[in-house]
Amino acid sequence: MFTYRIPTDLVKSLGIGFRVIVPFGSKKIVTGIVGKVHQKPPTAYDAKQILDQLDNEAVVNALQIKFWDWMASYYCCNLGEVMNAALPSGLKISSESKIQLHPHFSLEDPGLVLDKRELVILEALADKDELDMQQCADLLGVKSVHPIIKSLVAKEAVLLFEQMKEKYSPKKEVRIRMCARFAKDKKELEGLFLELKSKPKQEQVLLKYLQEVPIYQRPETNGPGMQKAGIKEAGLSQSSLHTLIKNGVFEEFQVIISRFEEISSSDKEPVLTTTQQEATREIKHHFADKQTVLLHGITGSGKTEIYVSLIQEALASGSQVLLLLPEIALTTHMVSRLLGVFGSKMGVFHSKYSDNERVEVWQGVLSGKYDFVVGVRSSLFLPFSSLGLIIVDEEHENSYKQYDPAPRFQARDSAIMLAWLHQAKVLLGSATPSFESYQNAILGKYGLVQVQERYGNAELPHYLLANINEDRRKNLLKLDMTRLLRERIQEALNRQEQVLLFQNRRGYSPFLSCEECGWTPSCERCDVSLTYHQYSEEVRCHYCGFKDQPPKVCGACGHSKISAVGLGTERIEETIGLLFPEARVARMDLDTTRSKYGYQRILEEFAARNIDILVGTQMISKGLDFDGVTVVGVMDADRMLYYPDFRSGERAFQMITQVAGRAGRRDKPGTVILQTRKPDHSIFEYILKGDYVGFFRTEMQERRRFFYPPWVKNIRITVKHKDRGTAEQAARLLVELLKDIPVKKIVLGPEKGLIGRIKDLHILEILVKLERSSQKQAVFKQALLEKVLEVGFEKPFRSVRMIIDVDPA
Ligand SMILES: Nc1ncnc2c1ncn2[C@@H]1O[C@H](COP(=O)(O)OP(=O)(O)OP(=O)(O)O)[C@@H](O)[C@H]1O
Ligand SMILES: [Zn+2]
Repeated sequence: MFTYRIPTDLVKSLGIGFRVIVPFGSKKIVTGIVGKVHQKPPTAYDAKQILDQLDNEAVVNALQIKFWDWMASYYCCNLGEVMNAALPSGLKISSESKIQLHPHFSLEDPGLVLDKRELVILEALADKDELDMQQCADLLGVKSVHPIIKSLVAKEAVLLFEQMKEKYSPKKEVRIRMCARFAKDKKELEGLFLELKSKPKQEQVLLKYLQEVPIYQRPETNGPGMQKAGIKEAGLSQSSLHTLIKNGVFEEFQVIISRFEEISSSDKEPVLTTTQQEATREIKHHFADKQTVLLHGITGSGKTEIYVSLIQEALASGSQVLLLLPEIALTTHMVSRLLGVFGSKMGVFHSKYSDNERVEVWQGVLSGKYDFVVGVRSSLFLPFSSLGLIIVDEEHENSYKQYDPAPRFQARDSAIMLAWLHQAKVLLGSATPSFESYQNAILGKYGLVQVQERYGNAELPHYLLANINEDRRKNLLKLDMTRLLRERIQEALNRQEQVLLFQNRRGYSPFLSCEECGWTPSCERCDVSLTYHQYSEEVRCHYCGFKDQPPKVCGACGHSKISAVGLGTERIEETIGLLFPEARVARMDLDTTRSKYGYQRILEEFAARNIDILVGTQMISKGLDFDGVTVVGVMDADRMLYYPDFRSGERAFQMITQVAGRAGRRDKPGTVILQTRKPDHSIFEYILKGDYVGFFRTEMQERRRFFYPPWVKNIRITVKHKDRGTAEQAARLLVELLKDIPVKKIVLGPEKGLIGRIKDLHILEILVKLERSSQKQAVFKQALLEKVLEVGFEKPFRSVRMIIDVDPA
């Protein structure tokens, strides 16, 4: 947060939430938001002047600023970082900005008044496509171009963007309308009909047009006309249409349409089952005296329908609604179901959207076009003014936590804060709630509503354990598949049902290893072994993106037999091809879904039954709802259990239950085969019985004993430096300073991070455990920030990075 002087000419017009352009550093200009107007000059520096104001109204409302403030202080970051995450860059002008012509812009627009300099820019844009700030300055021979750019933006003549991917490429639609000669004169039109008597195909086109566009009753409808494709869709002759266009009856034109298709809501009102009705009633009952309710509904219980009815009710009462979904769930059937009900009233805020698409949703919320938004965690930052309900679906998902960059916020927790600011309600939904939320429910902080029944009498799948070691001993293991799993897959294929195979590791195999000495190729910049990707014939570092050709000989002993060890999705896909040559196999992981619609395409193919077996990472564990899946195989259930993290049990339970929940969602029962080397592990008892509560209780006892969340609050401080010794010294100094803070706590570390080095930076971690009192936490965080600064001031530690992560995932 920085203080600037308000120039006298802006004193009257400027207010909180307005965007301003300010100098920053020696040469840069950036966009800022007015957070506070006060009289206190800063002591550490001379306040510079605000250069200009960008809007005549606030783009950010007071509630948003309060929310940002809370986020900055809770997650120990600065307000600027929150603002950067919150504002789409299309709303910011900085020295890095570029401009392009606004797609709606036309020089012929009679209402447009342009000055000379503006014209220069627009003409340059007509043949250059884009200009950066420096180019604009050169063209005009002036130093500061922002007033001109600002005016052009205000006149909707240009658009701002920062990176190529954000450049706005408008979606166009071809339409037709009747030429004025016929549209304005009934006589001419009657004449036309007579003429077309002998040309029935053309006549049909004309009739279709008049049916769609009733120009007799409402002449104004001819302006927008109809979609050209509508003629073809009606089964009418394209060539007749073209003849009519050639003969001057119709004209063709293009319009820019919103990139969010105008989907009209079908009138599919949810008809809740008795169980769902009961759950809805209970939720509302709890809302009477609790802000937050946890809906614990098993997989396939129809949580979506419950959401729909609550959303409708909230919207009807005039408030705004936000539904948060984990990243990947945004393209599933759930969104299409919601679009079916809410149509174009609903905004979708996708993380793969370009910045300009985000601006469109932002503006839609401001203008009241979207009272209801479905979106990923960053949709919390949209300019809502009167939220009544926030729903967090799959609330246990750890992708709700942002790792990098700051603000490192947990969207579920932040949603609860946002709702509190709006005096809104929060519904958390999950089949496998996070322990945090479940504990809050048990303690009575949240209302708790359970749905234990699948929709439509579908049953929960049946689990079977397949013992990998035993099969190996008996020589029954084929290419990492137990006999049980192979048989069940074969049976499903015979019945023409579908199979999901889950392995939470992409690539071909985790690593290559020398058969002689055990050497494995590792990343030069990170302390991790490289993952082998067979398809692209390379080894890759999943931490820094480093790629290389697979080594031909061992880097240690020179031996030339190097083999792939372990299982990745790519290798499983290959195995399936060998074992079930007749089956149609596809793979869904980060590597096959990088493109914007990659994920959706695979799901569509799967839904259309063009895929028999889908192999995938956790991407296949969420929200998928297909009738054909009767067998789910978990290739290596142990892998998740032995991850060195106190949450590994909770995660494994969630992941297995969720992926299992994709099976048997209709009339055909489902089977889940868990391949394991440790069939006696206690977690399987709970999973097999679907006993979430039992598992929760045992795990929570353990966590209490070892002071783990949710009994305590964790803050992790990561210290990074390219020199290991420097990182260590800085971390040790910080630990000493932290011990002085007069708040009860446990400080652990510094310890080498789980991965000791990433991108040439050595990583040390300090873990602080605090009591759950929010007041004490606030005191500690304040002091922590000061101590971090203190360490950073020490000369040898100037270039040490210290990253604070509150409630790390
Ligand atoms: N009242 C209802 N009327 C018609 N169909 C319903 C109803 N309730 C649920 N369904 C259908 O049952 C299926 C499961 O519902 P849904 O996907 O909402 O479950 P869920 O609780 O979100 O499950 P999961 O946690 O596994 O994602 C969907 O195909 C849904 O359309
Ligand atoms: Zn690396």
